[in-house]
Amino acid sequence: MRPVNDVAVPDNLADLVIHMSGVGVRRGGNKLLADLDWAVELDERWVVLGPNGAGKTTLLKLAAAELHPTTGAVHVLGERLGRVDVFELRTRVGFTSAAVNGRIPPEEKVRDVVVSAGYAVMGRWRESYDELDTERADELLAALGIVHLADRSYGTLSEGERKRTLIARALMTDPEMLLLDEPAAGLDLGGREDLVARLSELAFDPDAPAMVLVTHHVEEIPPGFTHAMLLSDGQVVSVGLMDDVMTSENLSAAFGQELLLQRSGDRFFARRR
Ligand SMILES: Nc1ncnc2c1ncn2[C@@H]1O[C@H](COP(=O)(O)OP(=O)(O)OP(=O)(O)O)[C@@H](O)[C@H]1O
Repeated sequence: MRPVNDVAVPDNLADLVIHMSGVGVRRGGNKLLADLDWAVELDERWVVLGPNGAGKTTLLKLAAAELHPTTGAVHVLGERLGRVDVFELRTRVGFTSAAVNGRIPPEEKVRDVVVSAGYAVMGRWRESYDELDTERADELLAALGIVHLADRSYGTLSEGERKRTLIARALMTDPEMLLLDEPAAGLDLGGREDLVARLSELAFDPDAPAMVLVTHHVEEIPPGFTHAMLLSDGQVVSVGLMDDVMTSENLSAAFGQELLLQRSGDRFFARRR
């Protein structure tokens, strides 16, 4: 097997939460991803950054076992896609996206949105939940700063509150990997800053699962994230440790224009030169 991220691949793929080798995805004559290599370890927190249409969501869907590659091999949590029951595998992955948001009934209570994740995973539905489950849901809602909304219906929440509810839901099943597709999209400045701070706390928590966050904006990279992949037009522009990848040169190459990347403390900012 060939090396990925310049790191020799361990013999035991179970040590890696994601491993992709020579991966390509084609749809209707379009190359959504081409010849992509990637390895994510248990304790890593990754940002996948790139312009619209770069292939970020496609990459995340592979990692969520929601899509199969056209070429190459994808291992998720040590299991090879195509040779594993994806329904079983998906129960081990926490995933938030606009699509998940669209599947939540607006009248559902916030606490139930979180608790029901566990029941959906176990393939059963109950009108009332175990006390332990509701305690756990409230703990997660508290960690995300929205436990006061537990009895509200989901449809009445602001965009930022919904995003945080979905992150709590994704964490409810104690996933081995957390995938976040543009969690800050549509948030105002305060909402974004609050979400970045919460994700940063999660990133620094040694008990938190491996994380992959997809975004268009360097300002949304939470402190504590360790690695980055820059994607453009279905191809990797740069991949590896955050500090090596996040340069003006790499960012300019990914977005196809001259950009200046700046740091202020532990945050990134970018603008056109
Ligand atoms: N089923 C499909 N058939 C053909 N083309 C597709 C299909 N699904 C996605 N694409 C195209 O593949 C490219 C990558 O899509 P993807 O959603 O992965 O990009 P993205 O980086 O997440 O974009 P955005 O930032 O705009 O959400 C886009 O140009 C998209 O139009």
